[in-house]
Amino acid sequence: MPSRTEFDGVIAIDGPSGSGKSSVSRRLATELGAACLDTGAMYRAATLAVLRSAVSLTDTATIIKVVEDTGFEFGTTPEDRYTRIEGENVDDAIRGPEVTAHVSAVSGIPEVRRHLIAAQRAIIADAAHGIVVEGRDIGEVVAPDADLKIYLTADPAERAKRRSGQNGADLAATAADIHRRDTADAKTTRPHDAAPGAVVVDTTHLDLDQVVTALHELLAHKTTGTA
Ligand SMILES: Nc1ncnc2c1ncn2[C@@H]1O[C@H](COP(=O)(O)OP(=O)(O)OP(=O)(O)O)[C@@H](O)[C@H]1O
Ligand SMILES: Nc1ccn([C@H]2C[C@H](O)[C@@H](COP(=O)(O)O)O2)c(=O)n1
Repeated sequence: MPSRTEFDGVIAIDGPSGSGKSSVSRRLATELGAACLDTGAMYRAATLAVLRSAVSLTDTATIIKVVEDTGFEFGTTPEDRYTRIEGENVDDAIRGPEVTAHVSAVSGIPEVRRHLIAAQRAIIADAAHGIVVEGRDIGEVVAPDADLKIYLTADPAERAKRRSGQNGADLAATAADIHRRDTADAKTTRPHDAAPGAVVVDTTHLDLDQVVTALHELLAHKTTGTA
């Protein structure tokens, strides 16, 4: 199993909403001494910047300009991840209902994606001690040559239960929201499909520790040829 000092590669973790990507990525990166990039936070930050600019959501040209002209910062230390817009920490705001309701529309604009994917690749290239990158299109588009590609999934009912346990929201409303977002995201990315070469990890009956252990084993198998 690679230790904190040995890993310097790229791990791509994709999957649908609420499958555990953020929790698993942060834990795995911490244990490997690697960086950790939440690309969903990047699309959410872009959406918040657009909503704050009060541009019409049908004015694609201006939306692109807002995203290109805004100063974003994304911290990649797993114990201290942050998202900033023009120096302001927006970690709470980007996870609020307004951003969640509009993020699929903004992330569906091809020029917005091009801009953020270029930023994601620059962050990956800068990671000196390895990086775990999570999102929807990492293994297929952003980092197709990643050392390990994971497709993390779980039954929709289990994902809704976890998410509603996290934020206290009504279970049925949470399930409907997850379904709505996965359906909207499927117009742009493939949240229901594993990238070519990705290992599918179904976490429905696994707790967080078991998932992280499974990923360490897959990484060990990839890097040494033994599980
Ligand atoms: N294997 C697991 N067992 C139990 N709970 C889990 C597991 N994995 C994640 N969780 C919990 O489920 C919730 C959602 O996880 P997380 O935010 O990591 O998902 P995500 O895939 O990043 O979601 P999104 O794409 O919507 O940001 C969190 O409360 C997390 O602690
Ligand atoms: N690589 C990515 C990551 C995220 N998105 C979009 C789709 C999601 O609805 C939204 C927020 O992501 P989350 O915080 O829920 O992981 O961002 C994408 O299109 N591509």
